[in-house]
Amino acid sequence: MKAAVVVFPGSNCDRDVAVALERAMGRPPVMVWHKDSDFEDVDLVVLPGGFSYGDYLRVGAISAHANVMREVKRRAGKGVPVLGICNGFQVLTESGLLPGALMRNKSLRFVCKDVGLKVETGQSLFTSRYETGQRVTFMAAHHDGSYFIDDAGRRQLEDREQIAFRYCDERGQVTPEANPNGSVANIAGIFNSEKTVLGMMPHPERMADPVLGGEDGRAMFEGLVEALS
Ligand SMILES: NC(=O)CC[C@H](N)C(=O)O
Repeated sequence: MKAAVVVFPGSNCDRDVAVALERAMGRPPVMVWHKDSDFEDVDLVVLPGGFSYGDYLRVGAISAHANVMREVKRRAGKGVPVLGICNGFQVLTESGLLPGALMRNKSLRFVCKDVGLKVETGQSLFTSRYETGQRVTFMAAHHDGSYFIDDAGRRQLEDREQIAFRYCDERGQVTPEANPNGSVANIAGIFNSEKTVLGMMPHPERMADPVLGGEDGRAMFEGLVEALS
């Protein structure tokens, strides 16, 4: 399996996700600069976390117009899997590859902590190593993580099983108290309708080694390698 990690000016999780991918794939991913309008054929494109273009204007809005995104959109249209983590999720919504928007956290503060997530479906390229309903711990680190979509859009996501993860408490219950940022219906991550694009606010790559405080994120990368090799 081959993967590409897109690097924007201000990305800061590109190396972390490259390490997690290399460990799972047995080879390093290709690092692609935001100015590149083309890159080699890969089986997976990752948009990493960070503060692309300094989060000026609106998070993800400038990155959505970077050269490289034209090519990412073209490949996503052909069915190449795309994973957007945190800032990458913001770029995916700003690019129109995923519905809804990420708004300022309800607290108006940067949130940086471990969060419980309920896996809403294990039936996808990205979540095949998890059980539906399983509780996992990933890490959240964002100031614009409040996922918004209108009621009709939310219903559509639910009906088409496009919700990947919801914030939950220690017992796996999806409660308002477990929602760290005010996201609609505790939504932490969503798929496109084909489930080939996943955007999520919490960071699986920051829970991919015991030294980082947990390993729940590793299964996502290992599942992708299994599905795409
Ligand atoms: N870790 C991240 O990717 C953060 C994304 C973005 N800079 C925010 O704070 O919302």
